[in-house]
Amino acid sequence: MALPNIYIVACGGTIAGKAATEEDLTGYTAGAATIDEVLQAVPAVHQYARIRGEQFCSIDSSDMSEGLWLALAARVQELAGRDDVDGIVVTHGTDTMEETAYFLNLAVHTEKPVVFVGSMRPATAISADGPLNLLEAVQAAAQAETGRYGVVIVMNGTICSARFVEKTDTTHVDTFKSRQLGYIGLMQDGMPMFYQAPLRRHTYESGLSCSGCAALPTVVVAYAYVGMERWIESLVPQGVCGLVLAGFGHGRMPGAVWQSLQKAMKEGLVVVRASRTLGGAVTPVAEYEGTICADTLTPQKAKILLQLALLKTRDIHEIEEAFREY
Ligand SMILES: NC(=O)C[C@H](N)C(=O)O
Repeated sequence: MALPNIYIVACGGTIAGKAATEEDLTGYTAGAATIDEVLQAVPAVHQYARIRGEQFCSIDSSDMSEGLWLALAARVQELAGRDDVDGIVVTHGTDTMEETAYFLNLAVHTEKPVVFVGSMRPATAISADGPLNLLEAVQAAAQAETGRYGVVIVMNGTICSARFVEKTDTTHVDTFKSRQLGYIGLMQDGMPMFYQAPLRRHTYESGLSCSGCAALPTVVVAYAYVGMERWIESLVPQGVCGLVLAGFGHGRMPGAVWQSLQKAMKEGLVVVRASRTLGGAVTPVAEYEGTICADTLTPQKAKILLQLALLKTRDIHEIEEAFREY
């Protein structure tokens, strides 16, 4: 049987990182190796797929930008539409991987597998985790079934939905977790094994799009802390369409901040209440009428959903609906 065609879109990150010595696990340059160099360490990939690819960018993922997201979404959409592409693997730094993966989960419309992968140790490290992660990402992308679950991250033997995944550790390899709702599957003996499916809309069922968009609407994230009201003036800078509050507990904030946000909401600011806690949902309460609830989305993902929703509508009820659906 012919091998599936897997296309790698390489974005840099630690999986392409180089350090001076093999013991150096943190002082390295991310994105220093090309995807061809990275692939040389994983000859086994060619047993599972016909591999082609491109160097989309070579960055530490802390330099990922909204402009690159728009270009990446367009490129992945175009690749997904090709008959000679069965699945797509995106190599990416881990620091912002969950954001880029969620952005594509909403903005790329395809039933083909889109798998994100990176590593926590640079390519030059002793026991580098990149080669096995990349092999497993290709193995997952080679199975058409993977596309049913939307954009996924395959790392450290686990498969996480872009909607529910978070980076949970600064340096250790066991960093990507879906703490609240669980992994959707595991990689075992070269095959993805799936146990649950995300029910929130994604990829082929997404009604959101960034096609033809030159820039995303400006949305900021404000982190709640004791004393944040001292910076109220700078909380709502000019030209901001939306604000996501990483609130206390169930999406709360100091009274003075709420008063100032209410004024800004009257002038058109859309406010989403998320939480700085590490679990649970933010749901509607009468006290914060007029705000939108992030549900279980982290503040950084709520920002992405708000940006894509704002491209489609300014109607607060439609935006609320999006937060229930995605
Ligand atoms: N492990 C990593 O990939 C971290 C790196 N700073 C990046 O996000 O590009």
